[in-house]
Amino acid sequence: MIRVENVVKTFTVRTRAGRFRREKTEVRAVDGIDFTVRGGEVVGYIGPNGAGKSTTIKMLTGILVPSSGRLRVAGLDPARERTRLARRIGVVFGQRTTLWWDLPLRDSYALMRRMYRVPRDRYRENLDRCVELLDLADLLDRPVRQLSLGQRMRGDIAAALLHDPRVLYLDEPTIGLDVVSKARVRSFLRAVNTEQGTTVLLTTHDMTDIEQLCSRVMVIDHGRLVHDGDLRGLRLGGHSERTLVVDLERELPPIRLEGARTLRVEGPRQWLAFPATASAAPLVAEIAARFPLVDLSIREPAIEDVIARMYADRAVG
Ligand SMILES: Nc1ncnc2c1ncn2[C@@H]1O[C@H](COP(=O)(O)OP(=O)(O)OP(=O)(O)O)[C@@H](O)[C@H]1O
Repeated sequence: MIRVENVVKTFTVRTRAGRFRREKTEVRAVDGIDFTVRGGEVVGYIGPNGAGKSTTIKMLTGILVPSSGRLRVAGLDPARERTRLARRIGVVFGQRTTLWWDLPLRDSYALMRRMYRVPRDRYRENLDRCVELLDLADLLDRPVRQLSLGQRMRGDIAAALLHDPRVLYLDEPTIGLDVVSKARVRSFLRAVNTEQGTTVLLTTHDMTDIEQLCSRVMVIDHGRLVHDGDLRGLRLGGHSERTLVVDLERELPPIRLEGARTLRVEGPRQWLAFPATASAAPLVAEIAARFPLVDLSIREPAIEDVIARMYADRAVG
């Protein structure tokens, strides 16, 4: 559904060099990326600020033309066939709205139906479904400017789906939403994906979005893809660690073991970190043999910590 081959996007920026002189410098926002997304996949596209995510999405919608490389989305070349592509994709930018500010939601949707030439029955069906699942019934007659952020976002997501797009790009779809609205948006997106087979590319800084929605995650940094795989792979990669939580019969000095480091001691409980790629079995066996063990559990690294560590490592490297 999406194919990106060795795509580069550079911007020329003018910077001040001395009092009167200006110099041209080149920013490589996207620096040679390759990936393929199959129909029906939900893929997270994450990276630190300025990594090149929005630039990629803009190229995939045809708003920006790549400096070099090849792109195909739903069988089309985005930049050359932008109008045709618009009927096959839906876009939600969490920070901006695609709705008309002064019009009631209902009228924005009617205008979109005409723009995308959606058959009346299909439109009715899609709208009814969105209204039900996104709880929009009481909002349809209110102008967009009167809606809260969460209400507006739900309205925007519905707008992006009325024309049955094959691909949905979501840029921070849950930013600024409360926990209940976030949960509603996520469960709606899951339903759209499973019932309609819509392919989703999701950009977010919210790792819970990624954990709850994405089977695969791509990480971009300084314009290059640095990870493409499942979340488990991301947890295992780099220097991430798992934690062994050990309950002893009584308070003891910190446990010292090869291949683990003690993070914390609190009364009879101790926390030991060990590499996520290593097996816990030998550590557990050694603790059980040498210490008065009462209970033990293993904690996976929080995905936020893995990502934070990954970004930090790359910034230093
Ligand atoms: N129109 C432009 N002109 C010049 N430089 C640009 C332009 N658009 C983006 N850039 C630069 O390209 C790089 C990538 O920007 P991009 O907006 O794609 O990042 P991002 O990953 O979406 O970041 P964020 O998480 O902050 O939204 C940044 O260094 C940015 O300053």
